[in-house]
Amino acid sequence: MAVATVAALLAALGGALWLAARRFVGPSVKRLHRGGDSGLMHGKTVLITGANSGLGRATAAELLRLGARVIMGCRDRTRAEEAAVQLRREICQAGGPELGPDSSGAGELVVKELDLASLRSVRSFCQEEEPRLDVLINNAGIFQCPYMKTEDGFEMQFGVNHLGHFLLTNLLLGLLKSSAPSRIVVVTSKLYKYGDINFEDLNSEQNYNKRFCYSRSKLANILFTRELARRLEGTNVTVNVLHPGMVRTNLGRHIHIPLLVKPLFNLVTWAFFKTPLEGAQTSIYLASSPEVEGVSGKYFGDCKEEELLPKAMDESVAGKLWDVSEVMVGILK
Ligand SMILES: NC(=O)c1ccc[n+]([C@@H]2O[C@H](COP(=O)([O-])OP(=O)(O)OC[C@H]3O[C@@H](n4cnc5c(N)ncnc54)[C@H](OP(=O)(O)O)[C@@H]3O)[C@@H](O)[C@H]2O)c1
Repeated sequence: MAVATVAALLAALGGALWLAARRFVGPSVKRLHRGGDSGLMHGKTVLITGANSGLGRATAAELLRLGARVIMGCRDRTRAEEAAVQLRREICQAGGPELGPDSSGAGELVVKELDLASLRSVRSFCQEEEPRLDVLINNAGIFQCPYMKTEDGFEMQFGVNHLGHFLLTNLLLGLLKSSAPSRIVVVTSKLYKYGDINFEDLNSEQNYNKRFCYSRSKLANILFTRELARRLEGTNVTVNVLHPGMVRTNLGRHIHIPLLVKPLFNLVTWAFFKTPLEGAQTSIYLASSPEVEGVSGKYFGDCKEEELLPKAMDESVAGKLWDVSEVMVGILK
């Protein structure tokens, strides 16, 4: 009995040490721009959707530190204001630029309401005049939620992750072109591999499968990026798409984890998942690095270009998805 207990304790200790070691040599990517280049984004305005939490928040913090004027496009003003107060405090404590509450100029942080589950909200957001927009980061996302519909009756994951951003980007294209050279950065997921664009049932009203629908919305992000890059050729506006890897954020809020399994789950995410700042590196890189000036239509992970599956490169599907999305969001030609 005593031998078994000691063996079990040693095994647990060994496991914990291995996980800890894995954590420190594991998923981190090189820390671009940290520790230098603090004026790199000076004079640039960046809009980040879903900037109050997770990857969006980490991206906002770093771009602010680099001197950008950051607009947080968030659906819940209270949560966004709280995040903004904390961000300002963190940047100040770290000796970064002074951040004003809500005015134009470098190093400013601005909160604006933007609910991607409402086309009305997207339209009214875009009506607010902005003098320029240098970088748009389509980051907000919803993951494997139960069947829900957006205000306009679309399946929630497709509606928020793809359609809301589709309309937002289209309405901001004029401003991005007049501010060129400018960039669009789209956050997708490696899970796009398990999705498919079924034009017969884009709204998933027949057989809702939350995993498939998330993957499909993320495949749509990539097809959208590639079609947009084609349409933007010669404009000096670039668009690229990235996967951040597995990151510890609030994304899994709709996933039920039994109480007994939770400690193990937390240990595994701590050991194997990136921190939000590590996960945000590719967004920050694509938004700010001179290395990617002029690069467009590419798929990135850990700040390097990666290959896509053929289904994400199918130009006819990308073109059809664009046309169908235009009709769904009511874009008039
Ligand atoms: N975490 C990962 O492992 C992982 C892996 C691959 C891809 N991604 C992608 O990374 C992106 C960021 O996710 P995250 O991991 O940082 O998760 P997160 O912490 O949950 O952040 C998601 C953000 O999206 C916002 N959002 C959700 N629905 C919205 C809506 N209708 N309108 C406007 N904003 C909305 C959320 O706002 P509220 O706070 O108000 O809900 C939140 O700010 C997503 O596109 C996700 O698919 C993440």
